[in-house]
Amino acid sequence: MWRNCVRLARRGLGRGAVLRPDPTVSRCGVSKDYALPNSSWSQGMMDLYSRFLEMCKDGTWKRIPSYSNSVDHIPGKAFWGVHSKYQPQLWQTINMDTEGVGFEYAMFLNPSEKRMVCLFQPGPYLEGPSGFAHGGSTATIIDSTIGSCATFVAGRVMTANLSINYRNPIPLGSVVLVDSKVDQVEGRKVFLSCHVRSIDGQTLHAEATALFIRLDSTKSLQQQMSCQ
Ligand SMILES: CCCCCCCCCCCCCC(=O)SCCNC(=O)CCNC(=O)[C@H](O)C(C)(C)COP(=O)(O)OP(=O)(O)OC[C@H]1O[C@@H](n2cnc3c(N)ncnc32)[C@H](O)[C@@H]1OP(=O)(O)O
Repeated sequence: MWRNCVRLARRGLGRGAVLRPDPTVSRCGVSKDYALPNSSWSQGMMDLYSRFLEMCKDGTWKRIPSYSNSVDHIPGKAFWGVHSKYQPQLWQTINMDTEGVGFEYAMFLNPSEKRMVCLFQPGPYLEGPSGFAHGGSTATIIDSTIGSCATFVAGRVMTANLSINYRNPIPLGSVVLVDSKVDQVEGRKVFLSCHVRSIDGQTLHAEATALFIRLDSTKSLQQQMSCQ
């Protein structure tokens, strides 16, 4: 499957299908959960996923689905505003309809530790240096994981600052663990940190710190954006 994905990507086939959002899926509220095992997942990804599912059984961890309903897992969800033009599903831009070519991932939340982990297997469309993930795709998965963690703690937030140190390149098709936690909350500011490691823990691929700001609850997101 992995080889097929690489071949498909190199030939540029299926690109339209991958990048075009499916109007019948998340945008009209019909939920497709992309963060579930599929045939592109490597054995390492499957094993790690099973390990986390096992840890969900006693309620310590919670699997977070990819679709917009994931917002149901956060406190104060009404804060998003049901009629807002900016529904949370519009944030789910990392999902692709062709399995294995882009972001293959699954997120798990540990509410008591205020920690969100993401199992991440980058596909060939995310290539930067030959054979390795583009730094921007690493930033995207870090921002999404850390952002979901901040959302869980503070509700509607936006990234104000994200600082990443890239330590070792991530081979395409490998599996890494993106591990983020909330370090501090000061009023509307949420400070977080994150490490990206290989699944055996031996390789540190990246480390990051971030500041998220909880949006002003008295303003709609449109107002918040237009007055910048
Ligand atoms: C459970 C899981 C569910 C998952 C659900 C889906 C989750 C999906 C997750 C996806 C995740 C993807 C996420 C994305 O991709 S979000 C997309 C990328 N981010 C943006 O585009 C944000 C653009 N910026 C803004 O909109 C505004 O600047 C924000 C909203 C951030 C703040 O504007 P606002 O008008 O509200 O606030 P303020 O200016 O009064 O400042 C307030 C305080 O903050 C301090 N400050 C501000 N900026 C910075 C800075 N850069 N460094 C240090 N400090 C900063 C400031 O000094 C002040 O401090 P103080 O003076 O009070 O001490």
